Amino acid sequence: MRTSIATVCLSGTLTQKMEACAAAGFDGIEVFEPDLVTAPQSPEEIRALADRLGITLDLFQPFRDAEGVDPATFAGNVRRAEAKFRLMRRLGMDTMLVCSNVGTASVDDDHVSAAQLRELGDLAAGYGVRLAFEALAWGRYVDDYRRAWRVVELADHPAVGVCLDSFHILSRGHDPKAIEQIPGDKVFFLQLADAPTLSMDVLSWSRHHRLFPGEGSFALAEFLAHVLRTGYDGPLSLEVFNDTFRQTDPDRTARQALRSLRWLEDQAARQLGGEAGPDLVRLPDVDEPAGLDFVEVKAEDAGEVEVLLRQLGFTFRGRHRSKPVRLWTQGSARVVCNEQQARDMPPTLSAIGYEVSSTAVSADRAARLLAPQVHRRTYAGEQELAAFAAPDGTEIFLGEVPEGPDATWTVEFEQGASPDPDPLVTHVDHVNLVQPWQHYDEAVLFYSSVLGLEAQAALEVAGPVGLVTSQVMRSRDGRIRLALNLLPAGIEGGLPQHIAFACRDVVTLAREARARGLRTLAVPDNYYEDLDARFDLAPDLLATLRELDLLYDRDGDAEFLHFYTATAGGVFLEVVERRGGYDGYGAANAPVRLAAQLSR
Ligand SMILES: O=C(O)c1ccc(O)c(O)c1
Ligand SMILES: [Mg+2]
Repeated sequence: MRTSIATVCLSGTLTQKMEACAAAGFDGIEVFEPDLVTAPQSPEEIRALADRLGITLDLFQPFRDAEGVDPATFAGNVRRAEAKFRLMRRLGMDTMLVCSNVGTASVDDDHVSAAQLRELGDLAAGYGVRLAFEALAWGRYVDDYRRAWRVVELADHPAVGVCLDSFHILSRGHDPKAIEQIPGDKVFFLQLADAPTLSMDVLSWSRHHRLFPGEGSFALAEFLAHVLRTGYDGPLSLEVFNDTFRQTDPDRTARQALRSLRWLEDQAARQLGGEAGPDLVRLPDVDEPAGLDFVEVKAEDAGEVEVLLRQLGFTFRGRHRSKPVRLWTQGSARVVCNEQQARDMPPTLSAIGYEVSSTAVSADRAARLLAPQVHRRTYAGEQELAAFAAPDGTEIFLGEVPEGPDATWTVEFEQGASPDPDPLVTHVDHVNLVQPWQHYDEAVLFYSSVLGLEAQAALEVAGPVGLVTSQVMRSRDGRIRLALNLLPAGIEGGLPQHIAFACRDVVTLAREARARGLRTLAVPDNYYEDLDARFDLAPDLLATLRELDLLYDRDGDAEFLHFYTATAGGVFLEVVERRGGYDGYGAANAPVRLAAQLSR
């Protein structure tokens, strides 16, 4: 279907916004009036620019406080509206959004609102303009789409229809099912926005915290399916008021926005099944990744991380035959230490390889979701891997699920030892990626749409430098777990990232690692006193935890024991043992870890 986006979603001047929308691949835009009022270009110049960029001007918005008013106020509204209809003619635009009255409404009567919209519709028709009436969630009287539709029905004018905005409907918990009772040709426009679940007044929520589809918690695929069942065939348009997107790179936001629409179209098509029209974007089906192929640490000198790996019992599997790259493995955990093109770089988590059932299909899906491709130098005889950049710059590699116990590419590494046949570490449990504040929401959408991971409920962890928001993206089977940590803005130097390894026996592993010289992250004694108070632990378990700097959590009968290494550059390592099906991450222990990492 045609795609559109409101200029209010982006930062920049009107012309920069238009260029960003066109470059991303949108078909059209909603002109948010304040963007035009503040632009130095004439309406004719804006129209010409849109033509040159190949985008249509789909919706002029908003026209406020139009209906439900006394006759004197309405006379003023008619004059104001006519000025905007003239302006729209100069812009070559035919649809205006009229939002329900917030400021001047004094008559709570659908018949009065309808009569006034009918009169405005008559006037609009003379300019070739249609009016799309939208119920704002905080409208004085009309605050529900069902009431806006009743008013439009009563107005009974060909130039008067409704605008449906998912935010106003879903934020209030209104059932979107009744959308299907509106004839599709009376739905003049559709605005889509997601949002996180928040408990705050709906106006502030709407003006500051809207998100692109797939980044929040609204059931937008179901919502869109209801709208499409009416026969609506106008643009799918994004209207996202968001403080972050208003101040960050508009080109990037526009690409992210288009990705969200492609994802949503595909999701809605799946909802609609056989009913789906041919116009909806379909993405290739992919299974969730079957496992983690490898994690890569990049550094000018990866030695410090390699010491930690050796202490944790990893086996050095050799050097790459043509690159300054070394491989360490234990169980199916593979860590690649890459010193190629890494001048002055401290150890950093730079890439993650995922095992997928078909690299070609997954790569096709990623490309259709506008994931930026990464080009790495490969050498003759080496496996070609599809690679994309995640929003934080982490490279995503797609490799086939190995047939044997080891990934096929490990043969490219030479002169190392053979794998340990009976390792304590079995696999990578999770990877923790610190996200810059401006890319966090994009990352949630990226991992869910491109890799098919599911967002778990976000939580906030208090650290000495600020609140860190943590959101786990995982596969349904739990084999892939990425913890995205949102860094508070302005932290000098950022926070370290980590790889967590799952092991069969964390106590034995911690003892062996210490015997090999490992320094674990020191845990304060206060923590153990609190732990004992909370869990009433057996004295010898408590003593072991204390002795080895182990952290502990319990959920029903399931237990979680884990420890952290010291930090090497921008990376540290964690070892976890899940007992009895424990499924979390020891969230209560995260503040202890953050404080320990920063205490001197
Ligand atoms: O916040 C507002 O006022 C506003 C304006 C126009 C819209 O379409 C909308 O959804 C909200
Ligand atoms: Mg709206």
